[in-house]
Amino acid sequence: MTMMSSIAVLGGGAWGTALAQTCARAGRKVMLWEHDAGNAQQLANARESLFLPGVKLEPAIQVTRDLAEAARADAILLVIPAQVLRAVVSQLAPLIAPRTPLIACAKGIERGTHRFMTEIIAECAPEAVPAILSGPSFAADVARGLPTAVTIAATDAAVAEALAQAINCGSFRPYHSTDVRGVELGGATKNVLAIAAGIVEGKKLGASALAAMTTRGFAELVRFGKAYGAKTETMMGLSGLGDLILTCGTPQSRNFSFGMALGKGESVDTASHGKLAEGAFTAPVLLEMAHAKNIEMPISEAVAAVLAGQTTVDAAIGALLTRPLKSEL
Ligand SMILES: NC(=O)C1=CN([C@@H]2O[C@H](COP(=O)(O)OP(=O)(O)OC[C@H]3O[C@@H](n4cnc5c(N)ncnc54)[C@H](O)[C@@H]3O)[C@@H](O)[C@H]2O)C=CC1
Ligand SMILES: O=C(CO)COP(=O)(O)O
Repeated sequence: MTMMSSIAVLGGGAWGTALAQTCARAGRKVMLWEHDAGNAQQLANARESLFLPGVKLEPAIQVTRDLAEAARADAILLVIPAQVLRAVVSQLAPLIAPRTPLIACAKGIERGTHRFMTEIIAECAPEAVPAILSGPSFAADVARGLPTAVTIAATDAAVAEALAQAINCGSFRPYHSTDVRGVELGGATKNVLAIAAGIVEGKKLGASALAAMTTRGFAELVRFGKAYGAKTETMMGLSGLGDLILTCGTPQSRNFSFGMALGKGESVDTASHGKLAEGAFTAPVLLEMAHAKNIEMPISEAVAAVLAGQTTVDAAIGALLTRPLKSEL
């Protein structure tokens, strides 16, 4: 693997900005591409993202709206919502050099197709090397340089290791892995479970209920993961259990705070307060995929039903509590 001296980050939202900062601190030349004109202007002029106010871009970050310019980087981080990944990778594909690593940083599964993030990359940019970055990491923490550990996975161990080296900046510590499916599946699933945890908090059901929800949620993540090819060790690691613990425990998570608002009685339409809650997009597709393989996921099912307006929060909680008693394992 060649030395990665330049990195492009596609998406100057909260996470893209934080990752651009990290890459700059790691000594890379960074190109930050933003599609939204207003945010691109803010990034270029005020050196700040509208999605992460108060964080000044490192001097080594160059802002661009020219995808062809970004495409010349040695590796490209895709930091845009899961449901728009296909469109962006399709535009990017003809512009990149063969074997350019494209690292998905979104946590979701594509609606309609049931495709995981790296599957979309493989379909839309067959000459690229797909990879995934995931793990417990709030953009605001990473941008402030607080200690954070994530996982980067690629099917080729040398690629995963080279990518981890390229973006390691001391406080931001990427572990490497070849379990691509395990890493991408954990991040997508935990977002749905974080909504459930937020509902528990919003309804003031107590710390015991929150621990029960998180733990039984993890059991769902593991069942889903085993059926879709994830390694158990990965699900027990940073991108699975680690990220579940993070996002099921604090309103700093947008998925958790979306659930909290639902628990407090806000409507599905307003509960996100204009912020991205990926779990809301993933919930229905997660359920379709669970049904396709007969996987029991009652918590995720309850979240999907609440979001679809098929049940109320109270009825969903009642239904979960009155399920027949069963063996824990
Ligand atoms: N914010 C965080 O702490 C973390 C977020 N993530 C994941 O990263 C992904 C992005 O999240 P954030 O950056 O936080 O979201 P955000 O809402 O802050 O930013 C979204 C970015 O995507 C861009 N975008 C939206 N629609 C687009 C389109 N059609 N074409 C091109 N670009 C488009 C926006 O302009 C913006 O740059 C999500 O999947 C999220 O789960 C992962 C780890 C941490
Ligand atoms: O994935 C995240 C932290 O690891 C960010 O969580 P939210 O998208 O719920 O804010």
